[in-house]
Amino acid sequence: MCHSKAMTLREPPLADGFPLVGSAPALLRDTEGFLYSQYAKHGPCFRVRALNREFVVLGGPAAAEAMARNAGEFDAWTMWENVIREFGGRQVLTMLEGEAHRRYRAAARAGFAKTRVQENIPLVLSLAHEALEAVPYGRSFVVGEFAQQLVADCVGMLTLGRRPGDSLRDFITYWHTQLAVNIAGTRPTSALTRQNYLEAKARARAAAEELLALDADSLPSPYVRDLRAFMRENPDLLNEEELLFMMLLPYVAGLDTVVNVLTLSLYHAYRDPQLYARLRAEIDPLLAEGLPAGRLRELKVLHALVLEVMRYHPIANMVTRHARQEFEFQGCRIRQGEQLMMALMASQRDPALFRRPERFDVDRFLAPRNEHRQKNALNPYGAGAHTCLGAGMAETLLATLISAIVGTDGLRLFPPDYRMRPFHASQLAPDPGLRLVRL
Ligand code: HEM
Repeated sequence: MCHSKAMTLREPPLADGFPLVGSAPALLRDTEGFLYSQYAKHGPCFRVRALNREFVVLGGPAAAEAMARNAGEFDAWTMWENVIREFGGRQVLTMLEGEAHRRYRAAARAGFAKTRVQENIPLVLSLAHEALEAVPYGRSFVVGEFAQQLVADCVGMLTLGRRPGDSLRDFITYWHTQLAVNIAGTRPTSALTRQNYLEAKARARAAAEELLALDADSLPSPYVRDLRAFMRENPDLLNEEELLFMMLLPYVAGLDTVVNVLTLSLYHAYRDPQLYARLRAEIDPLLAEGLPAGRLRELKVLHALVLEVMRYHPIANMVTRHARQEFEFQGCRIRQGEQLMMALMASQRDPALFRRPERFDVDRFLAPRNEHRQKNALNPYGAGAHTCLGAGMAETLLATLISAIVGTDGLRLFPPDYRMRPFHASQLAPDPGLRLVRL
């Protein structure tokens, strides 16, 4: 940094808070609401103190640009380090940068591709129908649980070539404990020594070992085969332990995220009769033809619904990074060693980008408004080198599953006037009181 520039840089302003506890109460009450308000007040860069934690928020379109430009100023290494060390490995795709990351990512790409869904729509439809048939008529069911089982079956089949079966529960115990301890910091490390955690982790690993014992060429997805080939050529980047973790990665990255978007999309579809009718009008003719992959793009209202769900209820685009060196962001000095929160979602309630942002309104993402076409206004899948590798898969899977479910007659919210409690990304799952019934 040149001397004159160093002189003009300012320190990130401090977000609203109280002495001692800082912004902790506001963050706990409503993380997203707090970030929106501080972004509106301070702009794209501000410092947050919360009890004994301190971090700098880089938010909105400027943060997306910084992520796209990042040449090593910040990375996700420390965010993932404890997770992979506890598992037994050294590193994993999500924490690498530069050339090593590019090569690793290329090896995982085909297993997470959109074409995995496009080529398997009959399979996804049959999994959805199997799940719906298991729902007894007249008895209500929890949408989140239904979605979790269905999405796990789909993600498992599409990426790994296997359904998770009983190991799904073990994976969820393993991963949600890891998230709470090592990523969100909401539980103490002692949670990782508890008997039920250790047993669940051992069973999740055993399921991954079983999968790896199969002949990779016999599996319907290229994921295991491609990663094995990558491991042979790059033992410095991927070893057997890390390969085991990579068998869990599709669920780590693709389960809670898709479950949340699916659950919230169903809630909005069933609570608004006009929206439901518009969805049925475009879904029904395509379902009658078996949902041809080439015609999914005709589901414009459905696509707008998914985008609006991710704008209105940010799911995953609030990610942690660590400053490897000092750098400048929007006139602010970011010091080496600083913990960063890349809050891409911070602009999602900005009235300069989204008209009447407090309203849930799918039409904002349809012609003529097309509010998502503004550069970096909406980045639900992240930005830069680590942008979601499964974004195409997620979109196509969501289109197929929402079509299958909404296109099934007789499903209703239960009770019909149920209003969901606000969803926060830190909750892992939407309101467990959200139920549907099949009449
Ligand atoms: C609506 C659903 C989804 C959302 C909102 C979402 C969101 C994200 C976001 C924000 C990131 C960036 C994280 C960061 O920069 O630290 C990410 C990364 C990633 N996602 Fe997704 N995701 C979704 C579904 C999926 C699915 C279905 C898969 C695969 C089965 C997947 C695989 C990945 C992988 C492998 C990465 C890491 C990429 C890398 O580090 O290079 N995601 N996702």
